[in-house]
Amino acid sequence: MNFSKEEIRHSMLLYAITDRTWLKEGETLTSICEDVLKHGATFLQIREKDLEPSAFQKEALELKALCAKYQVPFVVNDSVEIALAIDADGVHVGQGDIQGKNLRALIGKDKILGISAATVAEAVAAQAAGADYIGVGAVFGTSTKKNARNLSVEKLREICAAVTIPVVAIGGIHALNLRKLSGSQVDGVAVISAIFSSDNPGKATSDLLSLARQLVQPTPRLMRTALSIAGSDCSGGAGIQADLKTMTMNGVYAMSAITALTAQNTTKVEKIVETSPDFLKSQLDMIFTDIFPDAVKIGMLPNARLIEVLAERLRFYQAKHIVLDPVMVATSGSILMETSAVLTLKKELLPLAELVTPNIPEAEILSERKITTPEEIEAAAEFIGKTYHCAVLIKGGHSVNTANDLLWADGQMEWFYGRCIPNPNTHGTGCTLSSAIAANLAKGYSLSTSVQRAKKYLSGALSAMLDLGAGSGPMNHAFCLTGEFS
Ligand SMILES: Cc1ncc(COP(=O)(O)OP(=O)(O)O)c(N)n1
Ligand SMILES: Cc1ncsc1CCOP(=O)(O)O
Ligand SMILES: [Mg+2]
Repeated sequence: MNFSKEEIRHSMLLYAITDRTWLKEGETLTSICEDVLKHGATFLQIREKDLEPSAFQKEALELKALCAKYQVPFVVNDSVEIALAIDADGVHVGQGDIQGKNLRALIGKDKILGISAATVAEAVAAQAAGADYIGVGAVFGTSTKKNARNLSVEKLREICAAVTIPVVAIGGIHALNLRKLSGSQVDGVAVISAIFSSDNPGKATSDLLSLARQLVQPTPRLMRTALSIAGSDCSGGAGIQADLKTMTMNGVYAMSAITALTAQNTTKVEKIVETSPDFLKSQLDMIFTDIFPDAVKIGMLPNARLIEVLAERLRFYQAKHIVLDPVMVATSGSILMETSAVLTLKKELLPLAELVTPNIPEAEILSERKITTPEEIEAAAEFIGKTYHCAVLIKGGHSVNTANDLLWADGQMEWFYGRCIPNPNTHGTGCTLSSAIAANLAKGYSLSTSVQRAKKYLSGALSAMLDLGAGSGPMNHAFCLTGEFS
């Protein structure tokens, strides 16, 4: 797998390093690592000091497949040969391993290169040598690595300030001392014994992950912002409410401009009160003249007057990263947009969008054709993209295919294959996906990566199997929050 620089930085958050010496009778490294990845580890390194090369390589191959399943980067410690032989995502090496070698040239530009550093000079040299990140430690006393060099949290802070590549702290880090790293500006923590020596590696992982999240908070200056322009769903599963939850969980500051109030629940939409065009304009003016959004998600737009005002304001403010979810019909079958408004939507809004995210019925309306096969999905996406000069994500989940989505952007097609999650509670999935894409665009990810990350978030929210209401219920947007604060 290829990871962008931004993804590598985020993947530092909870970096797990294997240690087979803690395995108990009957346990395998692969099964423990699966538990660790399931509970949210964001990076995995295989570290084998005593295994002979063929067993090391075999184990590495298994862990590589596991990491691919969880879309988590996987690197091999020390052995460039094994990393290349199994086509791992990269390699992690220490100061002793890099002397006189051009590792970047050896592994190629696409592989992740991690280098250990314990001084500012080593860190700066590692960055110059093409490292994608540095591992800095030991920040606390550790019995896992004999003769580890110790450094203070103050030295760690100096190293973080001296380089622009991500920094992960390592050495003796566990749940009770992790907070001592606050203020150091690290991008994450790397741990061995705090996870692998635990009686419950999965729980240790989720506990460390929530502590790491508190440690590695984006500074206010770096907080990106996103705006949802959509209808209110009083039952909280779709519309503005789903969008705000999604954007917040995807790490951006969320704002809203409401186009309609709906009285609805999981079974039906009972009443709709449309916002006046003038009031929509005021909301947009208040937002754009104060906290300019880094991305905009557009959902329910009940009539042509609202679409015209919105298009005019978006042009006026030169809004960036516009993701348009062309909401026409609710999951329950209720009409959410006047038929006459579809023409205005096509003429005024589609050309402003960076991405439009129709489901199959909506794609049929936008492409003026029936869609019954994957080839017809591709043809419809190409038609919409070329006609309206925007990228198109046609979502599966309907009869034509399952959880597979097609992205058409700049003439290129990319299929995203999703796991089918047997959860009948799908209220708000479209709102959630488009908001997650907008949030990730706001954070600077590419369109393709934003779609991939948004699909991963949606899968997590669906997999939490929340079951509320008598109809098609909402998802658990906060599936990755423990609700524990200290
Ligand atoms: C993320 C990370 N940081 C540092 C190290 C230590 O690497 P090294 O100094 O080569 O020591 P060994 O792990 O090989 O004993 C690491 N492995 N990972
Ligand atoms: C590999 C390594 N490099 C510096 S300290 C260390 C050991 C980290 O292990 P633990 O998390 O168990 O202290
Ligand atoms: Mg090493």
